[in-house]
Amino acid sequence: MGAEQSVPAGVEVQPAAPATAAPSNQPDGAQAEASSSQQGPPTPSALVLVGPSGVGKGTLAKRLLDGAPDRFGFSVSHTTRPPRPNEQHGVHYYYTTKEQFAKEIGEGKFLEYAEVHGNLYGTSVAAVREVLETGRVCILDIDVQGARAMRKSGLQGIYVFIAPPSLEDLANRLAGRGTETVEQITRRLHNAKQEIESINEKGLYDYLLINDDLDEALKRLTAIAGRAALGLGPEPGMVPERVVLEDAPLPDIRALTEQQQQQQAAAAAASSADGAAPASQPVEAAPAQAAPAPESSHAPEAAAPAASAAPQANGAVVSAASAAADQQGMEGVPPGFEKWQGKVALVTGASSGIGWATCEALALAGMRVVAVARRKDRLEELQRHMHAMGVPLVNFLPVVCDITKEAEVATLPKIVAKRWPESGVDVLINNAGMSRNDASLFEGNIGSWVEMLSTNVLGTCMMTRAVVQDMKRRNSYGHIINMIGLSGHRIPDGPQGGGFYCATKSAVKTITEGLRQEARGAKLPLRVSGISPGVVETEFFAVRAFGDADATRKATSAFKCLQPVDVADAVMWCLSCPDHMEVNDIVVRPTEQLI
Ligand SMILES: Nc1nc2c(ncn2[C@@H]2O[C@H](COP(=O)(O)OP(=O)(O)O)[C@@H](O)[C@H]2O)c(=O)[nH]1
Ligand SMILES: Nc1ncnc2c1ncn2[C@@H]1O[C@H](COP(=O)(O)OP(=O)(O)O)[C@@H](O)[C@H]1O
Repeated sequence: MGAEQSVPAGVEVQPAAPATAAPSNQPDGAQAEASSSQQGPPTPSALVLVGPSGVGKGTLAKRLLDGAPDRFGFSVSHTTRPPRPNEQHGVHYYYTTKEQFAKEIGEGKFLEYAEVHGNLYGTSVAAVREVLETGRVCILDIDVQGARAMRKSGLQGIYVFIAPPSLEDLANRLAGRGTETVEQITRRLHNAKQEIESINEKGLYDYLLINDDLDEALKRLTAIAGRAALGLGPEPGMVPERVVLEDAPLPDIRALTEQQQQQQAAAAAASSADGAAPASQPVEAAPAQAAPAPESSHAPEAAAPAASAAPQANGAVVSAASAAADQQGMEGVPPGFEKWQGKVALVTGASSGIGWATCEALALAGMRVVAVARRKDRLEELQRHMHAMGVPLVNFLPVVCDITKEAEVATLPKIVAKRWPESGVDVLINNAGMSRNDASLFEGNIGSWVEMLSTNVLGTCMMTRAVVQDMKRRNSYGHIINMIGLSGHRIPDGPQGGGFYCATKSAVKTITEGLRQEARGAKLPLRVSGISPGVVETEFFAVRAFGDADATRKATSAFKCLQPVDVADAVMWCLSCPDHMEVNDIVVRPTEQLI
C-alpha cells in the first residue's frame, strides 16, 4: 500500500511536475537545466535514492553525507520498525508507534508514507524542509511507492534507482549485514524482484546506478549529486529503454547459510588434516611485501565468507548486537557499552588467553570483532568457538597477521574496510605481547630481545599508527587500549633476568601516556587506556619457556591467579565509561600476589 499527499503549505518545493509528466529520462521530459539560466546562487534540489533493501542506499548516502556535510543533508524518515543496534533516533530514523504514526498521517505531517516489508515509513514535511532550507541537497532513502508519491507531490529532484549486480549479491549483502532474520531477508528478497521491475516504469527514475564496486558507485552518485547541488536536472537517457530481469530463482537465504556451514566444516577438516602447528611456531602469514599483501592470504575467508550468516538455535540470523538490544540488561553487556554495539574492535594476540577472552566478551556484547593473530589454526578454533557461543560469523573477522611486519599491519584497515565497507576500526586492543626466559642483561639472547621489542613495543606502535591513520581518514575516533601489564610498573624477577621484558612493558606504559598526550595535543576525541594485570593464567609462561607446556602450571599454581576473563572484564569496563571519563591505567593483581 502506498499513499501520497499534495505538498502541505510551508514546504518550499519547486513547481510541481504533473503526475503525468513526460518521462524525465527522455530528453523532452528532462527537468530544466535550472540554475544555469537563473540569477543568484543555485537552488539545490532533492536526491531521491530508491532500491531494494540491502543494495547499499544507506552506505552510499552516508558516504556522500560524510564527504560533504555542508552540501548534503539527509531527510530523516519516521518508521514503526524497531531501531537496529547501531541506529540512533533522529539520525537514522524517528522511531515511532503505529498509533502515533496514524495520528500524524491524519495531521498531514507526511509528504508521503508507505508500508514496506511490514512496517510503516514516512517522509515528513519538516524533514525535507529542514535540509532544503539550509541550502543543501536533501537526500531521501525511500521505497518505490514513496518515489511514485514524491513524483506526484512535485518534489523536484533527481531520482536514482540503485540496483544490485545480481540477486545473489543482494542476498549476500543482506545476510552479511546481519540485521535481519532469515525470514525477514527472504521477504526483502522477494520484494526486491518487484522493486527492480519498477525500473521499467517510464518517468519514475532519472538514473539507473548499479552498485557493484562501492567506490565506483560512489563516484557516479557523487557526480549525480553534484547536479542536484547545482539545481540542475538529470541528464537525459540515463535509464535504459527497457531492463530485462534475469529469470533467476530467488536465492534461498537458508541455503546460503547451509552452504556457509559446509564451507566451515571443510575448512575445519582441512586444518586438522594439515596438523596443528605447535604454539610457539605460528603458521606463517604471506610474506611481507612492499605493496600490501593480497588480502586473501591473510584472512581465512574460506572459513568465514564475507557475506556469511550464522544460524542461531532457532534458525534465525540475528546479530549479537540485535540480540543484545532485544534482551535489555543481557549478561555480558555492561551499562554504558551500548554505544559500541555494531562498531568494530580489533584485538591483537587473539589466539589465546586475554585476547581470546576479550574477543569473546566484545562479540557477545554486540561488537564486530577483528581477531588478529599469527596462528591460523587457533583463529579457526576461535571462529568455531564464536559460532558455538551464538556470535553471528558476519560479526567476526579472523585475520592471520604478524604485528611485527609493517606490510602486514598496513593491510589490516583495508581488510576491515573490505568486510564492512562503511566501517573501520573503532576500538583497538593492543594485547599481543610476549616474553622469553633467555633475555638476561648479562648474557641474554639478542634474538629474544629483538623479538620482545618488535612485538611488545614496535608491534603496538605500528598497530596504533595504522589504526589512528584510518580513524583520521574516517574522521571517527574511538578508543585504544594497551595491555601494559604489571611488569610495566615494577620488575618482579630482575635477578633472574626479567629486566628486559619489563623494560618493554614500561615502554608500553610510556607510549600509552604519550599517545594520550598526542591525542589531547591534536584535540582529537580519541581515548587511550592501559590495563596492567598481574599474573594471569595464560600461555604467556609457556611462550616464555619456549613452548614448555608445564611452565604455565608451575608459574600459576602458587595461588589463585587472574583469569583471562577477569582482564576482559576490565577492558569492557574501560569501554563502558562515559565519554568524559578516560581510564588511563587499571592495575589489577591476584589477591594473593605479593609483588
Ligand atoms: N516510502 C518510504 N520508504 C522509506 C522511507 N524511509 C525508508 N524507506 C524505505 O523502507 C525500506 C526499508 O528500510 P529499512 O528498514 O531502513 O531497511 P533497509 O533498506 O534494508 O536498510 C527501504 O526501501 C527504504 O528505502 C520513507 O520515509 N518513505
Ligand atoms: N558495492 C558493495 N559491495 C559490497 N558490499 C556492499 C556494497 N554496497 C553496500 N554493501 C554492503 O551491503 C550491506 C547493505 O548495505 P546498506 O547500505 O545497509 O543497504 P540499504 O540501505 O540499501 O538497505 C551493508 O553491509 C554494506 O556494507
